[in-house]
Amino acid sequence: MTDEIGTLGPAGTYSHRAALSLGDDLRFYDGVPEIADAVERGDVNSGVVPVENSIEGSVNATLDVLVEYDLYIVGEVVVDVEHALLAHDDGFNVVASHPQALAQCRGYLRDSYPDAELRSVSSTAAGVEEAREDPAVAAIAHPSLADDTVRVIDDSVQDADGNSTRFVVLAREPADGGDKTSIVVYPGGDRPGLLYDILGVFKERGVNLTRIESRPSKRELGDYVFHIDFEGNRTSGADSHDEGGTDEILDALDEHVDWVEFLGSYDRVG
Ligand SMILES: O=C(O)C(=O)Cc1ccccc1
Repeated sequence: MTDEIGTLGPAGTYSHRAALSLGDDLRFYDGVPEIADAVERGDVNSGVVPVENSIEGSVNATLDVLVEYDLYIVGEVVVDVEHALLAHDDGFNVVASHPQALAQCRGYLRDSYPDAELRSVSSTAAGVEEAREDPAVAAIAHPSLADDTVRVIDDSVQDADGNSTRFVVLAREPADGGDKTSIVVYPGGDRPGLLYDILGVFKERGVNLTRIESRPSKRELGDYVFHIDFEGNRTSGADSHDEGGTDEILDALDEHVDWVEFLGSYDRVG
């Protein structure tokens, strides 16, 4: 069985930097669904994908993969993200990067390069490859990608200090446990007090939520799934069905919603 870790390529992406805290046997893919496919097929043992950023919020492609694939979160990695603007020189009129990176630098780009065309590409490092080939293109990426061809035109160009991204590690089987649990709930309709009932399950047990995010269910407008992260795991309490254990929380949520999907209990790695 392979020990390889799949992540977003080419070499030098922030996802690559996150994956290096797990190992250095890496395989690169062009996008989050491609990484999930590779994990599901068994081409790689695990996959590292970005899930949320402190400036720009959720990475929707990852939230969707968490619902659509039969995979588990087995770890998380938080990486500081400090972007540089890289180009041959200042004679560029296009800025290419991953859409999350362009969004994290939106204010800077509007103020400093209002006429530049913004081009979304599959990753920050893919943007640097374009910038290397074409002097009309600049990239937003980690400054370590500068070389003899593209230099750092400007550094720390993100719109807020303390920019960081949380990555999750995906695998075919759940981890043994960990301090945080992620689930997805699908209410299957709306009614007064629905969210109150869902949140009440956590409040009644004194369980701290660390995140709640809605995504369209893709069934119809106004129909949502909720991604919920909370402190605790399957073995909180003396056994998993003790008050506050994850299984007991999932059972209690089941009373209020159409379905609940357990995504994993895991620790921070790296
Ligand atoms: O394109 C990359 O380098 C990625 O890994 C995705 C990303 C983009 C911007 C911030 C964090 C992760």
